[in-house]
Amino acid sequence: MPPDQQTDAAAPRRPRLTPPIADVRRAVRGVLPAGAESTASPLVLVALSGGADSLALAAAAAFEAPRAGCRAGAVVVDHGLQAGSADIAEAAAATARELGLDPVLVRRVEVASAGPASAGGPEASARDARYAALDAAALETGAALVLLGHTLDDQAETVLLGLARGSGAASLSGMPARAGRNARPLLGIRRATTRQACLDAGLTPWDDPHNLDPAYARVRVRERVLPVLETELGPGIAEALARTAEHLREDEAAFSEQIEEFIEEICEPAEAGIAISVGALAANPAALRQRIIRHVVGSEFGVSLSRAQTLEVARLVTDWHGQGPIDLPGGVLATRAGRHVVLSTTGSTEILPHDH
Ligand SMILES: Nc1ncnc2c1ncn2[C@@H]1O[C@H](COP(=O)(O)OP(=O)(O)OP(=O)(O)O)[C@@H](O)[C@H]1O
Repeated sequence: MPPDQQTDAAAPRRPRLTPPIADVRRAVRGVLPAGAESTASPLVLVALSGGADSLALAAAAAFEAPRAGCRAGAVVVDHGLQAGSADIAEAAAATARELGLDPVLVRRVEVASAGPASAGGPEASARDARYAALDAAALETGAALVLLGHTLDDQAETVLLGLARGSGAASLSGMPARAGRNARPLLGIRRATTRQACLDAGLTPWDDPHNLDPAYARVRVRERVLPVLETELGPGIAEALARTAEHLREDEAAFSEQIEEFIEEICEPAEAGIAISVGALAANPAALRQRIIRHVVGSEFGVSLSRAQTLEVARLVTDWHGQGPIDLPGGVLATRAGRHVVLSTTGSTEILPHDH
């Protein structure tokens, strides 16, 4: 093949040297906290759905935790979204107990009233309710870590879904390996490996029917899109997409750090908000200007702006003809006031002294 037609994805796969469960165990070993000699050993909780990924994770944690001087428990969340969900959750919990995990908690959540993500449909609500329940379980048990079973395939699918939506680098950087006490040790492991690890260990994973329902874009990506890409671009395409996520995540982290420092210099406190210097925004390239605006709104008000909203605020810098305040989500108003763009929840444009 001519060099210009070669792709990273076409790189030959290395032959498998270790059994699948050994790969999963090694990945889990890499994130376990150091066990304490004198005080109680740290607890890690596996977020267990009963599917192949989290089941392999649970088996590996049960094996590795005692060797690392830790304890491993599990939390199963029952979303109550399908008939028999309580039985499915109980079956997963029973398997966790058989594996020797302790404690094993089952938490029932109410998805319909699950807060702000309800607008994103039952899946988004279920996910939010699940993370809240996992957090609560970790607090209750004093767990140092919550292990999630997302795999390299999940990461690759997330990148493709982001590309299909036209997302920016932050979304394309996929899921982080570590966020607070949540850890995703299997992001470097293929889904086929976790399934084989379960089968080798005599464990029968539960197959969520949602994971086969082509009504979901993620299922179509998994079942139809990735196989075509593997055939056409090489068997390493999932790894390549996951690597892209990693590169972007590193860039994003570096960028965010620099932007935070820069923002300190160019922002001033305002009544019920914050003011950004128009001069500083105008002096920077459009891409940086947009990042600053998104970052300030995100960190100050916890609101995530769409690209269109960000561009609208950016026009207050470059294309302002006396137009009034812009309504943003979360009740935030963006107003051009002289040499500042003021973001506030009241529409006030009063700028406060720095030590306020
Ligand atoms: N009902 C649940 N209870 C506890 N944890 C869950 C539950 N559903 C998902 N998780 C956690 O979130 C991770 C990702 O979930 P997702 O729904 O994306 O995949 P999944 O197909 O359910 O994964 P798995 O094969 O582990 O079941 C799971 O691996 C697991 O750690």
